[in-house]
Amino acid sequence: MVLCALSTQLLRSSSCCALMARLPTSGRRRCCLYSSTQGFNQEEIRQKLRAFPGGSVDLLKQDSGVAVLTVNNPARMNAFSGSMMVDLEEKVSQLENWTEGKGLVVRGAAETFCSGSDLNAVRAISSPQDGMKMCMFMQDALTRLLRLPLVSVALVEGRALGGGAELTTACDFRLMATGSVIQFVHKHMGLVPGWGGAARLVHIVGSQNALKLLGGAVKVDPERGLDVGLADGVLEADEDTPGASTPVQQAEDWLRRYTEGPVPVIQAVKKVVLAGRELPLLEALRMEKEVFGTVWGAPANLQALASKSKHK
Ligand SMILES: CCC(=O)SCCNC(=O)CCNC(=O)[C@H](O)C(C)(C)COP(=O)(O)OP(=O)(O)OC[C@H]1O[C@@H](n2cnc3c(N)ncnc32)[C@H](O)[C@@H]1OP(=O)(O)O
Repeated sequence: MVLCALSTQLLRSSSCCALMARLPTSGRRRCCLYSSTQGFNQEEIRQKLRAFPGGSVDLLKQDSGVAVLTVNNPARMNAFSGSMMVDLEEKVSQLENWTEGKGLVVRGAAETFCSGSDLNAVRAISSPQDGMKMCMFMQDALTRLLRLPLVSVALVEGRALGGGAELTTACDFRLMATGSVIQFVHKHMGLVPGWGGAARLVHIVGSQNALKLLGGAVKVDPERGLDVGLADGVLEADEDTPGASTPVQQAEDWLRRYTEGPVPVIQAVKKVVLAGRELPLLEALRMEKEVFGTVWGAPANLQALASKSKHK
């Protein structure tokens, strides 16, 4: 059962076997959203993107089971250079194979999130063919980011613009720091989202709100974010208190309520939610059964039964 071949069928109805392959399981080969029939040759695109260097995407995997992914290009407000797109895809691959993972914080360096794609690279690859290739590459990387069997949160400090706003939608949750802004500025650039951000935004805030946010290129501050359902929480600035926790620590604390517990159970929770989010009902139910089978009678379940726990 090879995930790669089957995931090209993403939008089609398929057998139970294919459904299993659609959702990520640790240790499986990584997949591509597109195939060569759609003109997608991942290695060729990687080489093209590497021609636009600068910055990095850094991954810190911690013993707690929570990793921190940092978009790191402060000189350009953490804009994505071509090599950073390749970095991102490689880090997603590493996370797909992280058997001990439970959670992920996605953030930007130097107190700002990400200002989208590097406009210098965009100018240089403005041919429609190359634009489409970059679009497919980023859709693939961000779809796989959202499908990781980890509970993920985007920690938004400063600005998340354009592709940066799209990146926030590839996480399960969004936490906005005081003073931060998420803005789909694409319209002002004569564009629409192309990294999957529009499709994900509709899932998160509904089509009415998505139309308002994209059509008006609205600046979403934390208050508005909570109001439309784009933000799941707000981090208060706490610089004046000595020993106050950093925004990353605050995000990890916030995430803990969802990542506390045994790895197989946390990963199973994410998988059943993902199935419900992405699959038609009958297929989602089958997937839920498969995942249920992996936790029923497993050590965490047996331990809970033996301890006669009460849920007061
Ligand atoms: C997928 C589609 C896309 O993502 S299209 C890209 C959408 N993003 C944008 O259009 C962002 C354009 N940038 C801005 O609006 C401003 O730079 C923002 C981010 C608001 C910051 O403003 P401000 O605080 O005044 O700083 P600044 O403009 O001096 O920027 C500092 C340096 O960073 C650079 N920078 C910023 N964003 C980008 C970007 N997306 N690509 C390339 N470089 C970027 C600026 O050019 C500036 O560089 P320099 O110091 O002048 O060399």
